[in-house]
Amino acid sequence: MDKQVTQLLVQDLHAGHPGRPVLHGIDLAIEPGKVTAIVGPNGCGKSTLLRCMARLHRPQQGSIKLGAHDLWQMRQQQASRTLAMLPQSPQAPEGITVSGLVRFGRHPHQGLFRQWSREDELAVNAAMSSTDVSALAQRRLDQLSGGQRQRCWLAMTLAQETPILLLDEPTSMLDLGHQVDVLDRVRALANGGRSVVIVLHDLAAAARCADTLVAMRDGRIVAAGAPRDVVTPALVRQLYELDVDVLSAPGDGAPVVVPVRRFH
Ligand SMILES: Nc1ncnc2c1ncn2[C@@H]1O[C@H](COP(=O)(O)OP(=O)(O)OP(=O)(O)O)[C@@H](O)[C@H]1O
Repeated sequence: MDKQVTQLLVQDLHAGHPGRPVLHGIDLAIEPGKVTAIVGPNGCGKSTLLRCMARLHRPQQGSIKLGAHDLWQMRQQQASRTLAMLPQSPQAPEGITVSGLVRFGRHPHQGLFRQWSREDELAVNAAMSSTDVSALAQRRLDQLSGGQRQRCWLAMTLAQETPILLLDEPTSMLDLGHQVDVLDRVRALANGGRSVVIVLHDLAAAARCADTLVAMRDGRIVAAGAPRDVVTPALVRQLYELDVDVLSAPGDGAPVVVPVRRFH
């Protein structure tokens, strides 16, 4: 599959859990070279949508296409060379070291006739360096802080070097400096031609890094477009039942949401 021109197209997607419908007809085009940020209240279906796009959750209706291919018809190895997902609460084998975890990201590139190579080593080192975990390489994952662990999982996802990245709240445990680093990295990956879908709760961060901001509520997309057009007090009220002012950030003019004080 062409690494640079893979569009991910979601059409009329319905998905859920037994007795609990979650997604009700999602249409979304994920374009190469763009960051798509998904926002919305807890439980609205953001992770379910990402999991469907990563082939971790089978939809009940609708289609997901990767270029001309149906995602669910693809061979597993081809899919994992194309899409990498960072889930919200990933699970690791007990006692694994950081470098052991990040090396897992190279599994889709291994095969009967393709053993560990210099290219794999370079990808692992680059992923660890860009997430600032190189100094932790020999530490056990289960002995790290929450934010350090989250950066290690991100390194594993980046080491996969896929044209499409699906990141579910990759900055939720990070300090401000590392949050900005990760979102800058996301921007750089998109500028280099990758497609990045990122779920974020921080609207200002989402607005700053995304080309397209997708707002979800109750399993439906209620708004999508350039962050400056989408982030309005009316939208924030619709999503979170919250009154806010929307200001322009000094510098790039990205929308910044400030809750209106309820008590004085
Ligand atoms: N394994 C499961 N079994 C049953 N219901 C589930 C399961 N996982 C999620 N749900 C339900 O599906 C709905 C959507 O969950 P999802 O995780 O997609 O929401 P989300 O928008 O990512 O939320 P958050 O912002 O809290 O991460 C929720 O009502 C949730 O309770």
